[in-house]
Amino acid sequence: MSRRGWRNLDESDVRVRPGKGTRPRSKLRPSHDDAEAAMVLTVDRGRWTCALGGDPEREVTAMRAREMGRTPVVVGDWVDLVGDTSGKTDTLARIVRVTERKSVLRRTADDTDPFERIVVANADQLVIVTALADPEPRTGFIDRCLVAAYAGHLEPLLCLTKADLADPKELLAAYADLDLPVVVTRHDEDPAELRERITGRVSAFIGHSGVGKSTLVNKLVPDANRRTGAVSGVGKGRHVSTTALALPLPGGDGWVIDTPGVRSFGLAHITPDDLVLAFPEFAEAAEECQVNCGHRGDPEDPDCALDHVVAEGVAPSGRLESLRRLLRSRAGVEDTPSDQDGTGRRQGPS
Ligand SMILES: Nc1nc2c(ncn2[C@@H]2O[C@H](COP(=O)(O)OP(=O)(O)OP(=O)(O)O)[C@@H](O)[C@H]2O)c(=O)[nH]1
Ligand SMILES: [Zn+2]
Repeated sequence: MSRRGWRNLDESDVRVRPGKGTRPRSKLRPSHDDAEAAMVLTVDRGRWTCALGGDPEREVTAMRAREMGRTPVVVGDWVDLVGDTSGKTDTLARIVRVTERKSVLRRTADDTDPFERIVVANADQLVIVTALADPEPRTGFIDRCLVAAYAGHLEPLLCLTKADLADPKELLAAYADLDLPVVVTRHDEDPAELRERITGRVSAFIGHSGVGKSTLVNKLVPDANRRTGAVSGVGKGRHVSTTALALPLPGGDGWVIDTPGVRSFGLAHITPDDLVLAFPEFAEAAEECQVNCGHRGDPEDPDCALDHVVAEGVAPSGRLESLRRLLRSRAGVEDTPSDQDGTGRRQGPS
């Protein structure tokens, strides 16, 4: 990743202001040695629901400590909590720190919010849920998910649903050169392979409305519906917030993070070099390119050194073509309005 890239991963570098008034002058900030680590499960109107020690049975509601200012705290973040961490009704702990993130999934700015934001932190993988039919698969959406995953340091996993309606062969051909793990599911079969791939890991699930994401999540997390209601505090109604929601897998063996509100990804901050780094066989050659090479080859970047890698037989041409298709999807237009409609006007969970 480029110089800019890694720095961007962490939006939480709080500027420490000297304490005013009654705060101790000897320290800029209290050290909170007694703080307890917790994972953020969901966020709703200034309240963060956290799992103490990552234990889904020990839920605590917290607010952001004043000293944190407006430091972003997102689902999947590991935070330090102080104050009342009993988790009893009407108690509130305070978040005093956010641990450095190992991965980030960003969404773009939208009409109501002009800033690009991180929606999920620390997910190990991004499960891109796409139906093989009804609705028709869109490679443009998959490609943009892949770019977001590679650049944000999540491993992508393509999950093709509704295999009872169409054959995955054609779609798989488009991704054959990416070394992309794929699972194929259908509602009348147990998603055993998917379950195996998400066990022990934190997996963010993304997909257009109607692709069968909730059907899957309900199979993987048997009490997903109950948790959805409980966490958002709307009783048996659906989770109304636009934030992601972390659901524990049975036995505490991993997490599914459902991302209901993500319409499109923030790719604007990603440089071509960020993406090339996710393709190790091309990373070295990219350093021989001109500083602002977009690595797209002819005609845009005719002197791109990535072509040498293929010419020398180090990597197959299909691999470079796949990388270049992703580079174009990064550089290309944002999702069109009709595409956005398909991705999720719905604000509920899945
Ligand atoms: N034929 C077929 N239909 C499926 C399959 N999985 C889900 N469906 C149907 O597809 C529709 C959408 O499924 P959901 O699980 O609600 O999809 P979702 O992606 O969560 O969509 P939203 O709830 O709109 O976000 C439902 O009518 C399901 O019954 C499948 O494997 N095969
Ligand atoms: Zn190049």
